[in-house]
Amino acid sequence: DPVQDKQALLDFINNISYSRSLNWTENSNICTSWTGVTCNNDHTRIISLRLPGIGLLGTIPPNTLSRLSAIQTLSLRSNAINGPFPSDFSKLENLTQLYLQFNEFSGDLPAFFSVWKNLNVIDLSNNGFTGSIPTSISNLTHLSALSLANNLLSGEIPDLNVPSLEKLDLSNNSFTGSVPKSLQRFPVEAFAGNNLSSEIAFPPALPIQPPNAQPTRETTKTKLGEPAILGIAIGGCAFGFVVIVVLMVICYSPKESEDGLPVKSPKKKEGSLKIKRVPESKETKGSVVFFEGCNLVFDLEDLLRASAEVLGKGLFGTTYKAALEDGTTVAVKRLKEVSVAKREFEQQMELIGGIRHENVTPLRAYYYSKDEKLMVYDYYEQGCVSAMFHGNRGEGRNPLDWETRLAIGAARGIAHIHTQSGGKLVHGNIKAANIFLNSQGYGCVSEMGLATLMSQIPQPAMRVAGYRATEVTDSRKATHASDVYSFGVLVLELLTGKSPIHATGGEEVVHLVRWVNSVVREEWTAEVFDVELLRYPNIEEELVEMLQIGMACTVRMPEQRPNMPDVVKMVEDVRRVNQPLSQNNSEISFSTPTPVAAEVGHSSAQQ
Ligand SMILES: Nc1ncnc2c1ncn2[C@@H]1O[C@H](COP(=O)(O)OP(=O)(O)OP(=O)(O)O)[C@@H](O)[C@H]1O
Repeated sequence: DPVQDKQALLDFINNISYSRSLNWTENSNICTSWTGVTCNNDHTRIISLRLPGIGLLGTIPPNTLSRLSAIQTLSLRSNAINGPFPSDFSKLENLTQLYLQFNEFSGDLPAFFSVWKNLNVIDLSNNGFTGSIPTSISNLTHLSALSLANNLLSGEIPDLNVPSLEKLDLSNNSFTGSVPKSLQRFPVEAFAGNNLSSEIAFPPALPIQPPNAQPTRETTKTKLGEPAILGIAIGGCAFGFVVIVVLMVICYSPKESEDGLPVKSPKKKEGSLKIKRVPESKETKGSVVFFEGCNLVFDLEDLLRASAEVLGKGLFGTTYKAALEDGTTVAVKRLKEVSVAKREFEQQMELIGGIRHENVTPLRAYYYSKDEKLMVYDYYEQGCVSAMFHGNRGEGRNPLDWETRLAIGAARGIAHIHTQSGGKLVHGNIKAANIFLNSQGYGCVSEMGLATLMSQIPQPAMRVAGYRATEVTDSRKATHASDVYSFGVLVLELLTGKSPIHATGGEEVVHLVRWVNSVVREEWTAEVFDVELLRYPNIEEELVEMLQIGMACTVRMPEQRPNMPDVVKMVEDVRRVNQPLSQNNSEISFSTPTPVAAEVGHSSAQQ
């Protein structure tokens, strides 16, 4: 451990208040376990500290962070730090990136910029800095991005001759005079919202926008409605009296040319997120809320800068894969049609986010504003079980092992969910697309408890509708018993290799549960199994046991279905009894009907 750096951080954190819990304990290893801290390769110094959005409040205690003399990246974004710019930061001579935006700093900008010879990115936007821009910024020969937007800066903009500068944002201050020649290569938006003279010789091709022109909410809505746009809209967070609060709307549109991106990311990639800022009112104000145990360090700015990819659209919204700049990838679900009030939404998020179980996908953070509701999950590289299902076939796999572990995990996860909120929490949307595999290959259920937040839920696609118990006519009224039914359908899907509702060659629509029951009733049980599974020896008993579980869970009468803890025991027993599995690939034959029809006859009769 870098002992002195560790002490500097402890002195810092013990002398400032903060609201989000941090795992910084004296006995733990600072380089491997402290949130937001990165050390150099030999763990002798801290080179990066990132504490965005952890609710830091007050002034930075002097002689604390300034002792981290090897630090290169310092991010204290989106907190509520106030007071003047810390003068002792002049000792941080190795700084390359400084992010202090969305705080409540006030007073003059430091005059000592020249000490940071390697400084590449400065973002001091959205604070309350006053005074003028120090000319020492001109000495920063590596500077590529500078944002001082949304402050109270005034005076003339100095002729900053910094050829390396690629991104500049000085908008929404009180600068006067004209834009100096050296900066006229930047778009007009970089200077919008100031009192600058209008005789600026911007290249004629640039769209001239009147100062203070901000997109209206109507504009935003129209844009989001356009088919070309794939976007996440995120409201900005800010604290304190400096009323420079933004709602950030991220849009991706290849045709769009406006870009509110303040700094960093000088190179635009296809598919990267673009940010639009619109003034935020009390109503639209929102902030990212993180849950305990979240070791991810990101804030809105990170999300906004992330390159995003649409993973798919579901009943409750669209899910994006967002690659953050620090290499972390998260899945961001943008909810639509949320009808409940903020308080109720937050309560449900707190309930869901508080669940920590190895078979339940953890909700890492959420965001609520009037216009946008987002949920942030870990990203599963392998995709959901539904996507994996076909990829997992063929030679060389352990027959049924995959299916069984998946089912055991999913059952345990659902059973755990059913114990939450005094036994009132229901998953409500069990299906293969909402199940992932955890690191041990066991099922992990995701996206619980969303239906109750929605004003209306569109009819599920036919394929998905087959998971829904017949007694559930409104998805918002799902029950423990209907979760059991959906789980049963999942089991049948795994065993048969068929979708819950599918069309046959003759385009006849087949309901999986009914089909399985009819085949079993006709004593052709072997016919239901996926031919892929039938290639393996010695698993028929296990297959049949699993089939019985699937059928028991999907009986028509909800009160006759087993409860989830019982289902867990049943699925676990299948594996226990039949261990170990043979890896032999010889053919097996079900030439005669198995006794399963008699054993499960009771269930099938009800379908
Ligand atoms: N955390 C995640 N990691 C990786 N892929 C994910 C993650 N969350 C969702 N996906 C995938 O993104 C796609 C879209 O997911 P989404 O949840 O929006 O829709 P859905 O699951 O099909 O429907 P619903 O809204 O009813 O849950 C699905 O293929 C899903 O498996």
